[in-house]
Amino acid sequence: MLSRKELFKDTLKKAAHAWKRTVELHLTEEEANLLRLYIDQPGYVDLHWVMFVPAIKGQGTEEQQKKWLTMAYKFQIIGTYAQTELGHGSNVQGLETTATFDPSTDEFIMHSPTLTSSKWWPGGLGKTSTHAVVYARLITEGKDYGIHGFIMQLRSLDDHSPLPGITIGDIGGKFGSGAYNSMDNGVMRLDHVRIPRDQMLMRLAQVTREGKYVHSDVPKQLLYGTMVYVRQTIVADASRALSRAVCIAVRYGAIRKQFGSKAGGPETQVLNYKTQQSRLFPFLASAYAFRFVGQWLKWLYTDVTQKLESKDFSTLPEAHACTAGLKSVTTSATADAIEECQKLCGGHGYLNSSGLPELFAVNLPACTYEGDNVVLLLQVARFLMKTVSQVASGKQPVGTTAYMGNIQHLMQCKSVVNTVEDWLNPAAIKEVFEARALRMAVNCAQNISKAPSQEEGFEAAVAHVQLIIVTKFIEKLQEDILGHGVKEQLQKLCGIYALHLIHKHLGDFLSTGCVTARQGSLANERLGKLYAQVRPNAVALVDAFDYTDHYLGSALGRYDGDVYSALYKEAWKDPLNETVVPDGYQEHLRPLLKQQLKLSRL
Ligand SMILES: CCCCCCCCCCCCCCC/C=C/C(=O)SCCNC(=O)CCNC(=O)[C@H](O)C(C)(C)COP(=O)(O)OP(=O)(O)OC[C@H]1O[C@@H](n2cnc3c(N)ncnc32)[C@H](O)[C@@H]1OP(=O)(O)O
Ligand SMILES: Cc1cc2nc3c(=O)[nH]c(=O)nc-3n(C[C@H](O)[C@H](O)[C@H](O)COP(=O)(O)OP(=O)(O)OC[C@H]3O[C@@H](n4cnc5c(N)ncnc54)[C@H](O)[C@@H]3O)c2cc1C
Repeated sequence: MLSRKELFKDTLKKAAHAWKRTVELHLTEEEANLLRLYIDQPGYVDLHWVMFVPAIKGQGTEEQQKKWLTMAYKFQIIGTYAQTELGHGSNVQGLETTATFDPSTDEFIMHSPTLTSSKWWPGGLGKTSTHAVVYARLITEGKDYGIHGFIMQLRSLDDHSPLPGITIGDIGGKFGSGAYNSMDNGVMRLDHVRIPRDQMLMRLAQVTREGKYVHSDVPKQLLYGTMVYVRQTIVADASRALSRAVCIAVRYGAIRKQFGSKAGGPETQVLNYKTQQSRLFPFLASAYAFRFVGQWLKWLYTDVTQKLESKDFSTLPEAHACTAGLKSVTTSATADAIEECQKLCGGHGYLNSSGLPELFAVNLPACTYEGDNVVLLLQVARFLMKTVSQVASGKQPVGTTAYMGNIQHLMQCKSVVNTVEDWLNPAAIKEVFEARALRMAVNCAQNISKAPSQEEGFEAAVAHVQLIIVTKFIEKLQEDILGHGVKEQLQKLCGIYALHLIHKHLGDFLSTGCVTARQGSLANERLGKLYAQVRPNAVALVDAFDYTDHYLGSALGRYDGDVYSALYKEAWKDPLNETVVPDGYQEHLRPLLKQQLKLSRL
C-alpha cells in the first residue's frame, strides 16, 4: 500500500538497519547474506554485494581490490553494476559508452555518445549508488579494444549530488505494485567525465602510461565472470521462490473444499482432485529438484573459482554453460509455476493477500536480468555443438557432458522399460534423458551445416539442462539422508520430476526414438500413482521448507490453516475501507445517482 517514494524510503531504512545489526552482531558474510535475504525486498544493497564487490574481486588487480574493496566492505561507498544500456542489454559487445584514454593527463574520458548509449537498468543507480563498475568500449591510440570495466565515482560523498558531467535518475515504475519498485533502477548519461587511468579494472588487460594496450594471460571471458557468479546464486533464488508458491498452494489446497458432498457429508479438499495434483505436484518436485541442483551448482562454481586462482581455465566453458542453462530453465519454470499457483488457489490466489501476485512480480524479471533466458540457452546450444564436434573428433567429454562419450550406445539404445514399475528405476530414467539430450544435440549439429536452426539448438539446450537437473536429483538420493522415511519421499518426488518432464516433452522422446508410445503411456500411469502416494505427505513436504508465516506473507498459506479469518481481516486493512463512504462520492457518485433519479421521475 506504500507509494513508490514511501516504498523506496522504507527500503533505505531496512537496509541501514540491517547493516547496523550486521556490524553490532559481528555477523559473518554468510549470516549477513541471510539477513538481507530474509528482508526480502529488492534494494541497492543487492547490487552492492552481489555485483559491485564481485566485479572488483574478479576483474580488479590486487592493488585495486585493496583500495576499493576496503571502502566497499565498510559501506563507505555504495556500488552498482552499470552494464546494460538503453539500446543494448543482451549484446554486450554492442554497448556504446566510450572510455577514451588521454595520455596527456593519464585519464580516461567516459562518454555517452548517443541516446541509446545511456546506461539503463542498473539497480541502485537511480538514487543511491555513489560508485559503479561501468562497462565501456576502451579506445586508446585511436583503436577500439571493445568492452572493459571501469570504476567510477558517480555522486559526491558529502551531499550525494551527481558529479559534474553525470546526469542520473530513476527509470520509472515497474510491473506490479510493490515488487521491484523498491529498487531504484537507474539511467545515467556521461558527458566527457574524466577518471584516472588506474580506475580501469586491470586484471584482464592494462593500458600503460603511454597508452599501450596490453593483454593479461587470463581469458577475456572473465569479463563476464560476475554474471556467472550471479547466475549461480539466482538458481537458489528460483528454488526458494518456487517453494514459497508451492507451500501456499499446497496448504491452501488442503483447506479449500469444493463439491463432492454426498448426503450432507464433508466436501472434497481441492488438493484431492487428480487434476489439482497433476498441476501442483510437479511444482513441489521441481522446488526440491532446483534446490539440489542449486547446491551442486554452488559447489561447481567454488571449484571453478579455485581452479581459476591457480590459472586453470579449462572448466570455464562448462561453468558458463551450466550457470547460463540452469539460471534459464529454473527461472522460467519458477515464473510459470508461480502464475499457475495463483490459478490453483482460485479467486483468492489473485488477491494481494495471497502473497502470490507479489511473489510473481518480484521473480518474473529473473527470466530477463543476468541474461535473457532464450539468449542464455542459445549459449548452452553453442557449447553443446562444440562438444559434439569434439566428440566426433575423438575427444572424451568430461563433467556434465561426459554422457556424450557414450555416443555409440546412446544413439541407438532402446529403453528397457516394460512395466509401470520399471519407471521407478533411476538408471532407466537417466538413460532416456541422456539419449534424448544427445540425440537432439547431434541432430542439431548435423542440421547446422544445412540450415542453422535456433529453435533446434534451444530445444537441445533445454533437454541437456533438464538432464543435469534429473541427474543431480538422482545423485542426491545416493547420499545419506537423515530422517525416517525422508529418502522414500524424495525418491517419489524425483520420480515425479523426471516423469512429468517425459509427459511434457513426450514429442522429443518419441521423435528421437528414446521411448515408444507405450512406454510414454506407462510413464503417465506411474506418474498418476506417484501423485496419489505423495498426497498424504504433501503438506509435510512443504512444511519442511520451514518458512515462517511472516516470511510467506500469505493469508492462504498460513501454517495454522485459518485462511478465511485471515482473508477477512486482511480485506479490512485496505485503505479503501478506511471510510464507509468512499472519497469521490460527493463529486462523482452522488451527482450521477441524483441525475438518474431525476430522469426516472420525469
Ligand atoms: C548470495 C546471497 C545473496 C543474498 C541476497 C539476496 C538478494 C538476491 C539478489 C539477486 C540479485 C540479482 C540482481 C540482478 C540484477 C541484474 C543485473 C543484470 O542484469 S547485469 C546485466 C546482465 N547482462 C547480461 O547477462 C547480458 C547477457 N549477454 C551476455 O552475457 C553476452 O553478451 C553473450 C554471452 C550473450 C554473448 O557474448 P559475446 O561475447 O558477444 O558472444 P559469443 O557468444 O561470441 O561469446 C564469446 C565466447 O565467450 C564465451 N562466453 C560468453 N559468456 C561467457 C561467460 N559468462 N563465461 C565464460 N565464457 C563465456 C562463449 O561461450 C564464447 O566462447 P567460445 O569458446 O568462443 O564459444
Ligand atoms: C529488474 C531488472 C534489473 C536489472 N538490473 C540490471 C543491473 O543491475 N545492471 C545491468 O547492467 N543491467 C540490469 N538489467 C538489464 C538486464 O540485464 C537486461 O534487460 C537483460 O540482459 C536483457 O537484455 P535486453 O533488455 O537488451 O533484452 P533484449 O536482448 O532486447 O531482448 C528482447 C527479446 O529479444 C530476444 N533476443 C535477443 N537477442 C536474441 C538472439 N540472439 N537470438 C534470439 N532472440 C534474441 C530475447 O529473447 C527477448 O525476447 C536489469 C533488468 C531488469 C528487468
